[in-house]
Amino acid sequence: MHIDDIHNPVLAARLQHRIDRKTKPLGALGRLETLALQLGLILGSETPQLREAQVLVCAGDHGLAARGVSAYPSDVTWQMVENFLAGGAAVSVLARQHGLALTVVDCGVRHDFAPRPGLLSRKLGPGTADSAQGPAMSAAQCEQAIANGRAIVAQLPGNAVLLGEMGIGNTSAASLLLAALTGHPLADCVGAGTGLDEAGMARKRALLAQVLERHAGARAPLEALAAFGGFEIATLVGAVLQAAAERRVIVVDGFISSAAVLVATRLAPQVTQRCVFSHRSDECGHGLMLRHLGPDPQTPARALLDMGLRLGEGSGAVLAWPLLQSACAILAEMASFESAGVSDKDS
Ligand SMILES: O=C(O)c1ccc[n+]([C@@H]2O[C@H](COP(=O)([O-])O)[C@@H](O)[C@H]2O)c1
Ligand SMILES: Cc1cc2nc[nH]c2cc1C
Repeated sequence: MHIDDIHNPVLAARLQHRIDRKTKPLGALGRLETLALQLGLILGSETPQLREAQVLVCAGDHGLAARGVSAYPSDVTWQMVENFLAGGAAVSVLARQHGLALTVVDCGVRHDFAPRPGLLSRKLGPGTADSAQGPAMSAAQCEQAIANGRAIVAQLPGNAVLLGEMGIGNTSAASLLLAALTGHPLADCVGAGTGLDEAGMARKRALLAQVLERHAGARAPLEALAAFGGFEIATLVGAVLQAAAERRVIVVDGFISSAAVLVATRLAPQVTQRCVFSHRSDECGHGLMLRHLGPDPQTPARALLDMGLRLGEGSGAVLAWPLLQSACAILAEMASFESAGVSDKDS
């Protein structure tokens, strides 16, 4: 799939000049400056404006979860979807705080939700199949989930999406995708998820090693995605691809959302140019994942925040949102040495 290169050297030079002429020592706004440059390039403007940003939380259940790979039971997935919609989850509170619209997508949760505003149903089944026994989803389901993610984003207003997920067991799927697509040893890709103890971690590692081995032939991006799941990750892959194709700003949450970006970059490498990685998750493997998500193979992606978060559901993306707003405000409103009559260092 082709997604164009957003790097425009003329605009990049203009943006850098604009940033450098602001009333501050050169480079003194640190990574806010890099962020401003990136947002300017994505939105194609020296004064980019974020409009009608949308939080999209994709939810799905995982067959593998029945094998004890999570500290919490699968029912938490549907219960948390109810909590998102009732406004009581972390992401609900933070989205409300920042005035961001929140949409939850049922990509395949084992529960019948009453239809209501803020909930989209794109159910592909009552959760993925157990990847220890066969592929988590069929190739057709995988394709459908990606198409769903694309169609959902295509219908959203605005020019920025903040992507999160919910799915008990989905750190297992994300770890398997990381190992399968990068070739890193599985042990470096597996973490405690919702908080497994040492015995739980030993069980998770042993099981995931078997699952990885069982699907040893699935190393191409779509094959790996179908083998390991889940429906919510595949839907996010579609969301990322569509948002990138439309040059929306993509604010990526934690480990699982990043796994969706990893799959998407294997289909269209320029995707990462549009991605802002909101935070470095405490989940073991996220640092490694970020190394594969930089703007080019030599440069690792750097997340904005490092606060020990490991929640998912888009909470980290929403927490980082004011930094993106600040980067745009600096470009638009901060005075330059010339406009404010401040002496520069060489004058
Ligand atoms: O995004 C992260 O970095 C992250 C790290 C650990 C856990 N989670 C959340 O916890 C759930 C997955 O954890 P687990 O242990 O059930 O695989 C799922 O609902 C995720 O949203 C999320
Ligand atoms: C309570 C709870 C909330 C979550 N939000 C995202 N993943 C989650 C996992 C659990 C267990």
